[in-house]
Amino acid sequence: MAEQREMKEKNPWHRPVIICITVFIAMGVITLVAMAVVQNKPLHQKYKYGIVLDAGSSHTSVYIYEWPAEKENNTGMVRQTHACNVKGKGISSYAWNISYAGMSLRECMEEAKEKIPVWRHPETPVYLGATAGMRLLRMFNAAVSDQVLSSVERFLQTYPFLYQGARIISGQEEGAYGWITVNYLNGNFRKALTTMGALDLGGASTQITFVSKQEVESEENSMLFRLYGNDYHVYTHSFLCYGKDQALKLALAKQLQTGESQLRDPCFHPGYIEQKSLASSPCVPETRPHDSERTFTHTGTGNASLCQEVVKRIFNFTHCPWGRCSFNGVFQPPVEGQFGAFSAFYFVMNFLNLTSDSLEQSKLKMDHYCSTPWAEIKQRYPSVKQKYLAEYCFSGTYILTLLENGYNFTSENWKDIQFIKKIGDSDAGWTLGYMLNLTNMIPAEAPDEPPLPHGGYVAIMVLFSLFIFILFLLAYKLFGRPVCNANKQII
Ligand SMILES: Nc1ncnc2c1ncn2[C@@H]1O[C@H](COP(=O)(O)OP(=O)(O)O)[C@@H](O)[C@H]1O
Ligand SMILES: [Ca+2]
Repeated sequence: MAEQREMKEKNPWHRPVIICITVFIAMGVITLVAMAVVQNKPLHQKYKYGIVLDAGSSHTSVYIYEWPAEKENNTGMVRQTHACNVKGKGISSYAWNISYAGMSLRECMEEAKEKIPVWRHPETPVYLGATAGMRLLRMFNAAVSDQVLSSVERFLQTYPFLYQGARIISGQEEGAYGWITVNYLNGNFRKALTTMGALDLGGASTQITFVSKQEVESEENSMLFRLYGNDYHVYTHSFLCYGKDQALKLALAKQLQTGESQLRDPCFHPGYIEQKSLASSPCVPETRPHDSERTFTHTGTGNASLCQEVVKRIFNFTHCPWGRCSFNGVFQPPVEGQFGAFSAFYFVMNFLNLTSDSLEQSKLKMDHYCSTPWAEIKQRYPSVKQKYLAEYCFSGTYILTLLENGYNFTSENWKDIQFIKKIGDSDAGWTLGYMLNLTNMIPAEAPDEPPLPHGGYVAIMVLFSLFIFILFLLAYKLFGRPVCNANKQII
């Protein structure tokens, strides 16, 4: 017994003080590793900002984007933090009131000044891109469209941001940047996944953009992007005058061709009656000389199938100089894959509750909706803007016809169209893609990334430290006592 006690006292592992020291060392290792790892993380995320103004035909929106400063070239980092709708109409409507075009942006730009930290103002880029409304104005009167752009330019330059220009973007760019936006936000580039097509419906133009496995026969519809180490052969087309406001003008002009002053229109609700005039525009050229403002009485008859017949007449389906066409002699390969349909595609289909219906169900619902009396519609939706409300029957029918007869979607692939407004926090639209491109934020080649994300690295380090600590304990249990026993045998 006395020998045993002596042995225990000689073995240092049996001393409580040594056990305590071991435990403290192990805990110290764990704390040190954890602290070193946490300390390595950037102190706090510093954000950078960018502003893009979408000067559309119907109105202007100001978008603010932010991204972590040290992750500028990592794709998937940019997100929309704020959107502001400019009051009033689009900048092209200031053609005869030019000095106010810039001033109209004041409220939203003041908001941007408040939202972005002051110390970031001088390095925050501001871009203004104008779309189909300004394209039409330029066709109508190039000098006036230049003056409108100068007015907004002068105004934007009064702000402390880094002004990067105001220009009319091409239809091709509008389509391509919309496609970049939806695929960037869905993380498709980073993961080298198959991409999603983009369908954008505005007031004055509409865009279709998707990756096609088939050859794109016409050069003007073909674009090549190298993003994140992958090549994308993209088909894109923008139809000027086929946004929903200009398409309505085309449909009215077609029906007014007979020269009557009374128009009985199946695309408007029964009981709808308004005095209107149809001003000539580059989309609706004057059919008769000296007849620039045709006034007429517009009455609704509310019949969706007849409305579809009217809408079909604004497309030319017979002329096609290529292997295959969408309409108006424009080449289009067959649609393939998933599509995101945004902007007015979403507003209209969402209002009509058609975002998750089949093509057939949508047509049936449109029959019912269009034949509902105007008085009942107004009563049912008292808070909806009357201009939109009056036009949803036309707009819904136009969308179904454009997608089915124009782009050749079928009952089978209708489910591949997702009507979307936002992806995460960011609106689907061309603006984000535009900024990503101009700031070179999507690299052509994939940058090298650390093998582990930061969280995984911390977890592994802590687990390893724990593992070492447990090994210490085990070693004590296994080797502490056997040493005594061995000594006993020798004795
Ligand atoms: N809540 C809504 N309901 C229906 N249509 C809407 C709604 N909000 C916006 N719109 C329509 O969306 C379209 C937006 O087009 P816009 O971007 O201004 O033109 P473009 O892209 O052709 O230059 C317009 O036709 C506008 O009337
Ligand atoms: Ca638009």
